[in-house]
Amino acid sequence: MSIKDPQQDTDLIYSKPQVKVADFQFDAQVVEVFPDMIKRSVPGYNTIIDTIGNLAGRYAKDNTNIYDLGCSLGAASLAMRRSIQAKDCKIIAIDNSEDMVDRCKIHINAFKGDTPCEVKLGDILTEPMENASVIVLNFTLQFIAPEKRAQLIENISKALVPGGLFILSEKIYDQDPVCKELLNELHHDFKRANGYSELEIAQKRSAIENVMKPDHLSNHLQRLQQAGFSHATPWFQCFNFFSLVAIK
Ligand SMILES: Nc1ncnc2c1ncn2[C@@H]1O[C@H](C[S@+](CC[C@H]([NH3+])C(=O)[O-])CC(=O)[O-])[C@@H](O)[C@H]1O
Ligand SMILES: O=C(O)C(=O)Cc1ccccc1
Repeated sequence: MSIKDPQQDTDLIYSKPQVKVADFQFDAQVVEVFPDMIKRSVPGYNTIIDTIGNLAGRYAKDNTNIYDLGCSLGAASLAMRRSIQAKDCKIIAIDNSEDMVDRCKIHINAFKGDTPCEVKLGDILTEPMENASVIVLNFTLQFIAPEKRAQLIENISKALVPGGLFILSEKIYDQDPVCKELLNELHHDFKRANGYSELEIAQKRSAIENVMKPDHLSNHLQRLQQAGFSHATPWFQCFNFFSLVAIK
């Protein structure tokens, strides 16, 4: 007999009507349901996590650091730790939500791995980064103030060793309003198919509109070029969610 409440880990945060929907925060309530929320909200999330693991296995170099910026519960760090064969690497997973970091430490410590992983409470805009062969920004840049994004990408570029890899995943907007609307509709259909109601979709949208500001794909590519990346290519897109790799 199972003693686990099957609803316990299900994202029901926006299932009841709220008089005023507060801005979205990565707090204790979100931590409880985060794996369910992200899987049901972000198309391709599991594929992206698996591919981050694969890429880290290919690009991690001996005696370097691997950064997971805005690590949430550590899914990308765990995938990377499973596949890294390089010697004397260290994974540094950073998040500025105390609730996320506390739970992330539990997740990371629940599995064994040869590569050490430090989980740090910190702001990725000010945490120092150096000697990195892989840096991951998996759906985090969209929560950073737009005017601070270029500096962060430049810091990432500077922290990478030559040939180092940057993985950036984001929600994006299409520049063509008709295409933007279509991708948005397809994303909402994805959420409906995953059991979210119209109310949940609408309330979540108002909760994130002030805190999550996606860019156009061209903004991302331009920033990377400006920051000195020699190569960059999107490797994944499903509706308005995409992931790219850039090589220093
Ligand atoms: N300035 C900041 N400094 C540090 N962390 C920050 C900052 N701003 C936001 N965060 C953190 O960035 C994370 C974004 S979630 C990333 C998913 C994860 N990467 C995953 O692969 O599962 C994306 C999503 O939920 O859509 C949250 O945990 C924030 O606390
Ligand atoms: O839920 C959404 O509509 C999103 O766009 C993605 C998302 C996923 C998890 C937290 C915040 C936003």
